This record gives sequence, C-alpha cells and structure tokens, in this order.
Amino acid sequence: MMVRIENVLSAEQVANLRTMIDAAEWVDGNETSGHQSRGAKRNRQLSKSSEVAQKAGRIVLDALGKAPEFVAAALPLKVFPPLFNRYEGGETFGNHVDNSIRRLDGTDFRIRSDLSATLFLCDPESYEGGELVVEDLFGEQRVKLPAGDMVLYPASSVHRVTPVTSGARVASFFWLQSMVRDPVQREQLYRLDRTVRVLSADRGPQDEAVLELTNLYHNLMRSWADS
Ligand SMILES: O=C(O)CCC(=O)C(=O)O
Ligand SMILES: [Fe+2]
Repeated sequence: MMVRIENVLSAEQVANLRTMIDAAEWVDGNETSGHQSRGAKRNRQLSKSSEVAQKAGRIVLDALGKAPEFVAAALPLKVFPPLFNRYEGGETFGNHVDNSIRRLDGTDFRIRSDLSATLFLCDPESYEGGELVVEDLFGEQRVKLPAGDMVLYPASSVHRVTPVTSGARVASFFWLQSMVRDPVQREQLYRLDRTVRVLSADRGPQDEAVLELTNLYHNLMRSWADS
C-alpha cells in the first residue's frame, strides 16, 4: 500500500527546516548506502552524525507524532532517525532496494524496515524530474508531492528517483518498523480505522455500530500488533 499523508509540516515549518539544513554541510549520499544501492545513488545528504541533521530529524519525528493519518497508516513501532537528501544537476538514485534491517551506528537501536517514507521539503514546481518511482506488480507509481506532504511506501519495493534536471529536490527520508508486520493486515486496519472515523463523524462516537467497529479494530490490533 502506498499512502500520501498531507500537511505533515506546515509551510512555516518547512521554511524553518530549510533555513536550518540548507546552510549545513552536505556529503556524498553513499554515506548510508548498502552494497547494492551504492552504484545507483548519486545525491547529497546531510551527514547523519551532524548536529543539524539530528536536530532537524527530531523536528520531523515530532511532526510525525502529531500527524494522526501517519500514525493510523503506519502504526509505527520504531522510526529510524530521519535523514535529509538533495538532488540537483542531474543527480538521481537508480533502481534499488532498501536494507531490511537498519542499525543506528554505535547503538543497539535496530529496526526492521517495513515502510519507507519521503517527506518533500520543496515545491514540485521548483525542480524538473526528481519523481520517486515505486514499482509494484501493477506497474509504476510516480510520486512528486507538495512541500510538507509525505509518501509512505513498502520498504520491500524496488524504487528510484529520476534525475533532477533543473532546480533542486530536497527531502527528508526514513524507514520505520510497524507494530503490524504483515502489509495486508496493516492495510485492513487502516481501512477499518478510516471507516470508523467517517461513521463516527456521521453518527457520533456513542453510536452502537461505531462502538462495535471500534471494538473490532482494537481486538484485531491485539491479535496482530507487536508493541
Ligand atoms: O529520495 C527519495 O525520495 C528516496 C530515497 C531512497 O530511496 C533511499 O535513500 O533509499
Ligand atoms: Fe530507497
């Protein structure tokens, strides 16, 4: 399942983040590449150990925690500290897969990457190319979102970023482990949650059907979720 989450960051938050990160030191994006993706990747990243990256990452994490649609879709258990990337002058990230397990250097913090995410930090009109292309069995999904919006997509997918032929594409990207490992179960929970919210807005939270479906949601979570 691919999900678009709108307005994770406000325009003001995007502008503040950009001021903070644009002035920082950008290094070769292969700092965080696995063996397979190394040859495919040509971009820049904020050095993961830099203070600015860590501070900016905490701002993104904080915003994620306040984005109910993100929480409902991802059911996050552990989020890897967000990173920041930048593509310009023809830079690109060819077809690759994301590592299944990620460990934070020098710590025992480790996640299984169930979902990958890109949070866009610039307007789509400000650059050419730079589409995130995610392959699934149906074909290719092409994503290029307004600043402040993010896409969640299966970490199991082959994906790429097309060359940025003018302007610059700046984004935050990260991986997370979901409480619900199985993507089919996770999607059903998300659909049920959305339906309950629609019904609840219509009938009120005390409605008998709303109560029963809410109970069903939580009982499925009890069966399927790690916590
Ligand atoms: O820049 C993006 O949107 C995706 C980056 C990516 O796929 C990665 O770093 O593994
Ligand atoms: Fe990737």
